[in-house]
Amino acid sequence: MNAPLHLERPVLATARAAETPLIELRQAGVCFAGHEALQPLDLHVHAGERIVLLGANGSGKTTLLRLLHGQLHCSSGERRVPRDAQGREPQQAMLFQRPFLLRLSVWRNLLLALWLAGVPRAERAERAARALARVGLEEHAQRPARVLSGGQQQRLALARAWAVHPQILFLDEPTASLDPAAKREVEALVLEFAAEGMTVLMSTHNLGQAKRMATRVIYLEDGRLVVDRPVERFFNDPLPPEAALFLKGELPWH
Ligand SMILES: Nc1ncnc2c1ncn2[C@@H]1O[C@H](COP(=O)(O)OP(=O)(O)OP(=O)(O)O)[C@@H](O)[C@H]1O
Repeated sequence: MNAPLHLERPVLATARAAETPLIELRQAGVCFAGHEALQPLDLHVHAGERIVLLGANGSGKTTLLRLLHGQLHCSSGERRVPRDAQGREPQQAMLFQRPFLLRLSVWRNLLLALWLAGVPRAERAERAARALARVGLEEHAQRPARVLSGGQQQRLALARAWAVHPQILFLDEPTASLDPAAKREVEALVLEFAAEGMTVLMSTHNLGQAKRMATRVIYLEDGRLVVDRPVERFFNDPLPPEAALFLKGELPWH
């Protein structure tokens, strides 16, 4: 009989055993009014990983992202995050399928985010300008944020996240409503951020995107962690039947 697949560990596990994880879940589960959205699971997130969450609608991807981010509390178990000398968690940012942008200019949306993150006033304009340049939106600074195209809005959301220098970036289906070109632009930016050292956790329904973006893939079904593997092994090795069926159903991927 096969060992339960959710107990598999990524290849780097041995090398990383001594590393302190950025986020650790210990038998952490989430219930909403008696409904078990996420069954208790153990998970370590290490610096530099790009973890992609896969699973059907309602499988628990968003719930897991929000739990890791600290937006949701565990109903059982615990979430541990090492804090710095000031008792702060690592800086984190989260992006959603549809960016939440205020009825302000692109520029003011950025400044507001920097203010909320506690960035001193004297630094805000320079950081905002660098962030806009980073995502190629300099020329749109004075336009109302909400009139930008979907792809531009998501790039603005990325600029807003990048500007506060997060150590961990969470993305919940960030390209689900974008056309292929805009999707590739967002993917390229996220990969650039990751190459600079940002740890990335992302949910998607797009298997091609998981292949392009992930170092590690987690597959969820009905709130249960079924597979947790390095990306090569996820796509090349035999999967448990439910995960194999999911992959088959999602083909062909783009
Ligand atoms: N705030 C909430 N209150 C009650 N139930 C919730 C809440 N958020 C999520 N759920 C339920 O928890 C389960 C997991 O939802 P979740 O949004 O995490 O799934 P998902 O994999 O992200 O789905 P999708 O791919 O559709 O975004 C679902 O049954 C959902 O209805």
